[in-house]
Amino acid sequence: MAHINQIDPFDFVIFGATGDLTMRKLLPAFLRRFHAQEFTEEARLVCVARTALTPEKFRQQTRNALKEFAAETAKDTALLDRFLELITYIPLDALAPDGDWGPLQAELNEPSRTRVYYLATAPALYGPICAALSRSALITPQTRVVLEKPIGVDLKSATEINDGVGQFFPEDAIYRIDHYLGKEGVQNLLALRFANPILEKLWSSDAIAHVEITAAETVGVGTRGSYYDESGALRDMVQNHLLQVLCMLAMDAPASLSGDDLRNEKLKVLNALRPMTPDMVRQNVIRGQYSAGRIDDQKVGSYTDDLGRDRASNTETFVAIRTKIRTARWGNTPFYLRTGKRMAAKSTEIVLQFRPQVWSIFSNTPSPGRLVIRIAPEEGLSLVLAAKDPGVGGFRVRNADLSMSNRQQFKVTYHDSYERLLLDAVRGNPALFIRRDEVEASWRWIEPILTSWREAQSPLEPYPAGSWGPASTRALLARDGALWHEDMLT
Ligand SMILES: NC(=O)C1=CN([C@@H]2O[C@H](COP(=O)(O)OP(=O)(O)OC[C@H]3O[C@@H](n4cnc5c(N)ncnc54)[C@H](OP(=O)(O)O)[C@@H]3O)[C@@H](O)[C@H]2O)C=CC1
Ligand SMILES: O=C1O[C@H](COP(=O)(O)O)[C@@H](O)[C@H](O)[C@H]1O
Repeated sequence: MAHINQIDPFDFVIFGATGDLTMRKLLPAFLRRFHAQEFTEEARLVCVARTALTPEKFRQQTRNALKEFAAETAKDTALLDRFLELITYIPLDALAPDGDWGPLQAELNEPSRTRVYYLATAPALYGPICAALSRSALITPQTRVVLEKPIGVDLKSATEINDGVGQFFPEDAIYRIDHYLGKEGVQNLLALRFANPILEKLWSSDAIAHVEITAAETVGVGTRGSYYDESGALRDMVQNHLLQVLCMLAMDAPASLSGDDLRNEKLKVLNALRPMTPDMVRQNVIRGQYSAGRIDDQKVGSYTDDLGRDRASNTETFVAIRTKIRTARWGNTPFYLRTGKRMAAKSTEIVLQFRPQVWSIFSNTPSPGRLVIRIAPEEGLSLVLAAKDPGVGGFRVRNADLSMSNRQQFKVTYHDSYERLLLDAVRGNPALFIRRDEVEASWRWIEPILTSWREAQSPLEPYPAGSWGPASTRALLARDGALWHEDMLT
């Protein structure tokens, strides 16, 4: 069991408290950390949204949400009651010129405490909320602000959001959240690489033929269709989560785990990504959209069906990209990024495919081996090696698998990546949050893809729900003589 340092009393203010994210992720994560005694009854959770609710009514809604989204912890009703006591609710339209910030000022009456504002609203509100906090003298030297994704839809809008918030908060008080960095499996990349010299020695183009980073989901767009249809898979998943995973995987060793050392190294990876020209986009990027199909033997509709409209959409629900990192370590290794909704399986994983032997003394040649780092649905590792095929009367080699499941090995499960990130923001540890220059470097790399798609009117390739994406996705690897992981298994 991990040792937990209890945090000093703090004030955590959530703007957007009646929303989906707060109810489904943030408050459940706080309940679990309260259960783990990471903080005490002296902490305060101040919840803000426009809807006119009494604190009692809001607590009732929260109780219902916790029973649904943190059922295993919420069944301890004494604990749940004590947790709900930490919560208060303030109705406030953060954009209204005549909005009354007095109740929030009255609530936040201990300026020496650590104070965190978590902006779980549409990003257009980030600048105005920070301006209003400043006008209302609610920003103390101990205050931090957490920004949810998306930070913009392109470089210009990201810069505007960053400027808007940056007028009122110094960069070291701005915590841009990317929940993939809160995942144990993603953080484990640091341990795996920098605590195991045996692996770090292999971590380059010398030994690694290609790298796959996959975030496949079986779910469709659900209730978030109006957001998603404006966003698409490239902005929703690649610009942030997949590029962050790529950075953690490909960066050089940081001097320490401090926020800036880590983020300086990640930034170098983003800046070293081969820029995309329109021709390269045509050859190296696939955009798809799911049509009707079957998942787990259930019929599911197309993306248009899920949006509930009759007119077709031009938004991609799948993207696959082949790219290179222009560094001495990685220059000769293609990196394939892939994400999509309504795919064959929920699977977030990284595959490092090792290079083949230059000469073999055996009569048969199994696959050259690979390291698979599983992030979801279960965290774990699997190292595929060659071994003697047991038996007499000949000598053949075949692949064998060394596997580790985190759950079995460590006997502990963290339910959600928000658990770590929320409390890191309170502790003032920015290492797992995104710095402004990283966001902007990501957009700088993504934007030519978006522009090229728009200008060349790149077609959307359909893929049946329940598949691994459009047929051309295989060809992306075949060009390098490679196969996606699932094709190696069949
Ligand atoms: N939901 C998710 O899974 C994820 C969400 N995000 C991001 O988190 C943010 C919130 O998402 P989500 O919870 O889904 O959105 P919702 O639309 O469910 O919630 C938005 C919240 O903002 C509040 N709000 C809107 N306008 C104002 C205002 N003028 N003043 C005060 N409060 C206001 C709404 O409450 P009311 O109407 O009562 O004012 C509501 O509580 C978005 O930026 C989203 O992109 C990121 C990753 C995942
Ligand atoms: O940020 C987002 O992530 C989820 C996928 O997260 P995961 O932790 O389940 O892998 C995705 O469904 C959503 O569209 C996106 O906004």
